[in-house]
Amino acid sequence: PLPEGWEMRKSRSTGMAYYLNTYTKKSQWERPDAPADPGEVRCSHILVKHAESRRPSSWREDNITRTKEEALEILKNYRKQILAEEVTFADIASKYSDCSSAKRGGDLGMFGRGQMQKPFEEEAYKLKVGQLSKPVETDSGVHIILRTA
Ligand SMILES: N=C(N)NCCC[C@H](NC(=O)[C@@H]1CCC/C1=C/[C@H](COP(=O)(O)O)NC=O)C(N)=O
Repeated sequence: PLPEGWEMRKSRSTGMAYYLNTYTKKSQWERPDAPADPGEVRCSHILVKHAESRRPSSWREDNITRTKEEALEILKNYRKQILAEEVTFADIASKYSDCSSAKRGGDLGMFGRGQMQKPFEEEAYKLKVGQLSKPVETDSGVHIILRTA
């Protein structure tokens, strides 16, 4: 079966099967099943920082004072809206993520093991392509991660 969030579609012009990621609204020709052990993965994330973040400041807010609990509530609400397809992941990331990757819809590009903080890396490598994580805590704050490749 296809990973959560993916649907198979038929191309009207060529009749070829392609795959639509219902979260990102992006489509691709290749099946999204992840290879057994990917060397590198590509993820987008939404980061909500809080007073205990290692750098409680971002492009959005010079001095971030919300509590970790408040950050978690905000993030859970974003996740709900994305899963309900009320908004796209990139919409929320570009407007609200406290990471500079907000400018790229949350995209962090490809990365291998050893680059990101451990809790983030562990969760990212568990995700199948197209899957959306539950909230993950790092020293940066709280994140939801979307694996895109
Ligand atoms: N390789 C790529 N694309 N960039 C290098 C990333 C370096 C890495 N960063 C992180 O682990 C945090 C958590 C996951 C994403 C991330 C983004 C942080 C979050 O914001 P900050 O706490 O830094 O203010 N902003 C940028 O780095 C690290 N080892 O510190």
